[in-house]
Amino acid sequence: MKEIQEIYSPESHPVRIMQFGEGNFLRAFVDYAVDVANEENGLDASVAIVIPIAGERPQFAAQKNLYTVCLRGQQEGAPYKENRVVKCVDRVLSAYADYDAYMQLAELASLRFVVSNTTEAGIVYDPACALADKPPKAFPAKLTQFLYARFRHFAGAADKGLHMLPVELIENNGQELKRCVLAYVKLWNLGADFAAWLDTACSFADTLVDRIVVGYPRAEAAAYEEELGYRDALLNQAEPFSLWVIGNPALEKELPLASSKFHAIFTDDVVKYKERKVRILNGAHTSMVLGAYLAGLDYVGDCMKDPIVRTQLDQSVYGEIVPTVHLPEAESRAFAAAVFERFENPFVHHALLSISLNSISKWRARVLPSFRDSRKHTGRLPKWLTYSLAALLAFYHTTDRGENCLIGHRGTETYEIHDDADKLERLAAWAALPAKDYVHNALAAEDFWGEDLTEIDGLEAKVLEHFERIAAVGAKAHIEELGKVS
Ligand SMILES: NC(=O)c1ccc[n+]([C@@H]2O[C@H](COP(=O)([O-])OP(=O)(O)OC[C@H]3O[C@@H](n4cnc5c(N)ncnc54)[C@H](O)[C@@H]3O)[C@@H](O)[C@H]2O)c1
Ligand SMILES: O=P(O)(O)OC[C@@H](O)[C@@H](O)[C@H](O)[C@H](O)CO
Repeated sequence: MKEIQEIYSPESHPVRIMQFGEGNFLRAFVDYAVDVANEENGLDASVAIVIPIAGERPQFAAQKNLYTVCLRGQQEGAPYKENRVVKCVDRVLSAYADYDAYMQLAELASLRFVVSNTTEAGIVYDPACALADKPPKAFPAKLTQFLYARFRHFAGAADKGLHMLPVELIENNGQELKRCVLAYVKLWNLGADFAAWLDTACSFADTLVDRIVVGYPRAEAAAYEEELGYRDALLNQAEPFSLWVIGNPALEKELPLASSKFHAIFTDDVVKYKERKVRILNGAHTSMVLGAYLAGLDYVGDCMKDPIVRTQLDQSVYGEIVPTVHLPEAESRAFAAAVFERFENPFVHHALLSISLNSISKWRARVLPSFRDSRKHTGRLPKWLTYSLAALLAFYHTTDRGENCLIGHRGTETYEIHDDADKLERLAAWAALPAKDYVHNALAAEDFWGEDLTEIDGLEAKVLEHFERIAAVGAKAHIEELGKVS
């Protein structure tokens, strides 16, 4: 069988976008959108990808930076299938191994946009980073160093500023990135002229992204290759649904991304889209998957078909999450129904274990705000969101350490638990204590949740009750019995 690069060739466009992150999501979302916009809207842009972390590098060069995005699912009530060879990636550089070549991108006159997806861990201020580092460790420090090099190279020209479009799923991602960049300007004494250039020639937009991307379809790879007629080690599977909300309407003309295949909205009001999506879609994932995994399920699609877990999902999303979203209830309910349809997509197998990654910060960002608002509105602890915290603690409950992870147990099987190393270390130590101390210590850890959860009236006792019930009867039986309690 032929290789993808023997059949297709990259397109040639000016490099207008630098992208921090080579991961599945950006490649099936941003690069896909750029590729379509080149075709449909005459965008005429290619992307230089920068790998932001040290370590292994996927084999982009061997494939001439070509890869296939396979979209499978329903769209407007009908089955949808698309195989698109993305041809707009011009080069892939490591910020570490190719430092000089990467920094030379700062001198490219055509460059206009910086996209980033460095996970929730990426947008942080680390004062240990220095301007002379090659490169500094933290992403905002890398970006500041890069922008400063550009500012100097073009002598502060107003038309050589860059527009930052971070897609990390944290609140106010653009403003948070700018805050970190300005902190480095101060730390490194980069001067008032540079700070003014960042303010006037550059921009930092808050953005929200939405598309379920599962990456390389390992189990079905052979069938895909058979269908495509070539081999592609970077094959990337995702759903057809797409939404990129960009909080700077002024950029729409220069970045015409909305197309027949990709949904982009430029607006001043990202917040309403973000709250709806993060609370309902991501909140449903995070509050469901850990308990569902312990209940013996492996994929989101399995949860949708399982009447017991499905009852949880229906009751928690419509009863506890939707009423907290600051939109007309009918609108939020319609969004939730659409999300359920996406979860039911039989072609995209979204593994619960992949969603479980970093669940502590996810529960804090994606579930706790709904928990808090639901409690405020109803005056009581929301049944399922409270249970979901116990399910999280049950999923993380182990004293076994693996390589950069903990090892959990599901019956006779084992699974890997990935989260911040220091959080895992403390949880493993607490797991050796009686259940009430494990639960107490975890809830009291302010750095996990941003507050001491033991101070919430009745929460600790209720979480302990769920936790002990999961241990006694199993997650499945407990979810079933909870479904019957009003
Ligand atoms: N997969 C999806 O459906 C989806 C949808 C919307 C948003 N996202 C977001 O995208 C992120 C990545 O998902 P993915 O599916 O591309 O995963 P992936 O494993 O394919 O890629 C991870 C990416 O994050 C970068 N990265 C990891 N740790 C980093 C760090 N400490 N600092 C800087 N960069 C770091 C890697 O270089 C890589 O580009 C997730 O955290 C998620 O918030 C994913
Ligand atoms: O990608 P993560 O690990 O941040 O979260 C897992 C899922 O909730 C997430 O990928 C959603 O599928 C995505 O946010 C949909 O747009």
